[in-house]
Amino acid sequence: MSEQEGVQRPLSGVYLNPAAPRRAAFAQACAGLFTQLRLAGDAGDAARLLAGAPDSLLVLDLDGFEIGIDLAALGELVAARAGAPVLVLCPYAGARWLPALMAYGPLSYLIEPLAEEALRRELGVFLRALVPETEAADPCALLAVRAAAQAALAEADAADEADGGAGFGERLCAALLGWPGVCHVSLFGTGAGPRPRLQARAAAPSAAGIDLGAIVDGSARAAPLQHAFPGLLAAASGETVLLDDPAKADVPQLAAALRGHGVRMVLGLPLPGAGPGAPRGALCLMFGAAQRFGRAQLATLSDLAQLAAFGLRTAELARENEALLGRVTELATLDALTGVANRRHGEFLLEGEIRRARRYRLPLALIAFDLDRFRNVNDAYGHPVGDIVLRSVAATARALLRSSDVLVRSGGEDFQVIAPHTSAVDGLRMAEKLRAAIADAVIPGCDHVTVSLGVAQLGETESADSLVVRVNAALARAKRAGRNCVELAMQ
Ligand SMILES: Nc1nc2c(ncn2[C@@H]2O[C@H](COP(=O)(O)OP(=O)(O)OP(=O)(O)O)[C@@H](O)[C@H]2O)c(=O)[nH]1
Repeated sequence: MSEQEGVQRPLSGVYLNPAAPRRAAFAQACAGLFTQLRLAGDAGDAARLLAGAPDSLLVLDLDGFEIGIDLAALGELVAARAGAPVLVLCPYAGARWLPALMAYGPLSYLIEPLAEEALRRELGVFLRALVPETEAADPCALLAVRAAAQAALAEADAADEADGGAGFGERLCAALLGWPGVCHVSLFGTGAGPRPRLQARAAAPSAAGIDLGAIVDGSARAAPLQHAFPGLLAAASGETVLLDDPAKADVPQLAAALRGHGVRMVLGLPLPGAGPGAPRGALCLMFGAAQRFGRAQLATLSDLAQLAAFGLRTAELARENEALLGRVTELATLDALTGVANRRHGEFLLEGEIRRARRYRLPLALIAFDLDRFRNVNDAYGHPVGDIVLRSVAATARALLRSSDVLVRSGGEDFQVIAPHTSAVDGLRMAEKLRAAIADAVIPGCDHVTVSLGVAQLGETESADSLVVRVNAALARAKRAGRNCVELAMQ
């Protein structure tokens, strides 16, 4: 039979692992697959053995290398192979070593743990095919994913969540759904709290029913699977986690939940933290079929994780900026005591309403009112009660006004109402309603108070200053007329 018919060609092998019992176990399980199998305990041993048999398959088993792994020494071994076959056995929580080793030369890999039987089977399949791992994924598809992810990043600082649009996380997840074979994408971030939270997700129809809440949210009791879920493991440890078979997580419930939705492989990619030892979350990609990544794919995935971290931070900054800007605007435009527009902002708004009234040929009324004998209130009850009175009067007036009207505190106990689309007659009605409501209002700790009011309608060519002078003159007449009444301004 020929090789094309699937018969393994005779091949010697060099197996490298630091633990003697593990070397012995490998030899017992797989020696029969090789014409000759030699065992090495470190990179130097392996290099010597390979020098004598350069065509051998190098099996680099990374299990047990966790502490103090010398990637450079292992990488030199890979580089020295000059294209001869290399198979890396990689623990699923050590997948970040793969791109590092791939930088030295081509290699294939299997994700651990593999039971003896499965290891023999997978190794047999590998030896029959024996081609170095190719850059399997379609480069156009990867480019498209990158471009979509970059477009999501470009809009990360847009304040779109407020107006109902998808946020950066949703856009990024949707972009990554374009990665070949991906059926579900989720993004976890630590945000303000210590534990990573699900920030966004996107799913193909086949995986839309995956209940991530049941897997990852809530208390450990409510979600017993969270310690095994690659997305959360990656976020918590800062390590790439690649489960090429859900069963390898050794949590039957998780494996069943994923398999039930057609998930065969899960990749957890940590997002680089803002500082050392500060993971900020993870991207979690679920695949409908197990697949091998080449150097280009792993490099692209790592770029995408960087981009996700950057985008999350940008979106966070945009939200913080917006909140700060809102606060600054509030401080600059609102009166601290009553919460209505302050005098300066009132002047600005009046100018705007005058321009608008002119452009659309609509009437505009200005009402000015002032508390009657407020000095007596302060004297009788004290300033703090006086403040309560001012707040109460503002609240009573605001409750009566339309949303298009603007209430302004124009001085200590002086207020104005800018009333667009309102004639002198309507303004008089409004003023009378204000007067009656304020006179009737019950104010805790104080007697009833009254206000005097002036009303003016904007003249055809009149300026804001002139309108204010006229309305104040009307208010002064109301005071002279005995207070608690309304006067219309002269033209
Ligand atoms: N409690 C309090 N009082 C204020 C505030 N701003 C101004 N006032 C008081 O408002 C009073 C205004 O007094 P006046 O201008 O004599 O007017 P009035 O006593 O209301 O008399 P008429 O307006 O003529 O009816 C003064 O006692 C000010 O101290 C404030 O923010 N809080």
